[in-house]
Amino acid sequence: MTQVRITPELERWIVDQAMAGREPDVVVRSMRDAGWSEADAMEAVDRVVRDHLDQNARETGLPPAVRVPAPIVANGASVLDAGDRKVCVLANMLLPRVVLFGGLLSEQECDALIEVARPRMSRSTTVDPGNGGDLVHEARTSRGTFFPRAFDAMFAAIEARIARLLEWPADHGEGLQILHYGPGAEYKPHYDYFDPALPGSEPLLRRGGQRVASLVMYLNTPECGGATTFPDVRFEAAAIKGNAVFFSYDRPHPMTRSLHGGAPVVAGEKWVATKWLRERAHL
Ligand SMILES: O=C(O)CCC(=O)C(=O)O
Ligand SMILES: [Fe+2]
Repeated sequence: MTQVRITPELERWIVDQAMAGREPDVVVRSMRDAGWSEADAMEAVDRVVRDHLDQNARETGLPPAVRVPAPIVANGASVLDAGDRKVCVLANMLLPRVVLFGGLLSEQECDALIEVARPRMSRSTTVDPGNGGDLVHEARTSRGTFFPRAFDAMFAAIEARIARLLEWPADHGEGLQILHYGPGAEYKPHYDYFDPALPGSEPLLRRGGQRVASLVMYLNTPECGGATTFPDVRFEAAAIKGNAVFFSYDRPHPMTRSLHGGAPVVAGEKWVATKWLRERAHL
């Protein structure tokens, strides 16, 4: 793609417009009125605003923002075509970026995932900050197991559905992790991204880059408790069989407000399947 030429004056003007809170499409319209083609104007606005934010991030010591899955559509369709299944959008939030999906998995898929996972469960671990290995930690009292991508035809179909729904390639993600929480078990609030400052993150980042989003799919409905909580905004997603909570984080930083946890199961049990999305192919 040839890059459009942007003069320093135009760059300043675009930044000023953005700082004044003008929506990008309004800025693009002004540029079109001044003789720009729509495509060139969009590219120019996108590039200038992105460069400006990156520059700001560097100056303040923030890691730069990256592209994340799931397009942001305000007041869009409530039912999305995910290929082999229609999925509902139940709630949509911008900061933190959270989308609650209804009916992502069928009842049969939920039951089958639990049965495949059941004989493979072991105590869940967290990432060892020193070397990136696994660590048993009191913050995480669930049991779990990891599956490779496309473990069987059902996994492959679910992964293809997620790729279509989130508009993110299926190989830009880890295999599914299935977790089981008994009564009282929880996963204390944490971030899913790898802390770039920790030496243990390096080997994990080399394979597929950062985690940029998480999709937690509920495989059963606990009798009481077990919601996924977002303490920064006091929001909780109820665990309902077949539904899922998606959240993204465009940089490994608390400003994404993506702090979240699995609240204690008060009565009954909780099963989830978590899909972590990566920046690049995770091979
Ligand atoms: O169980 C939940 O609700 C959250 C799970 C979670 O945070 C994770 O798997 O990283
Ligand atoms: Fe998490």
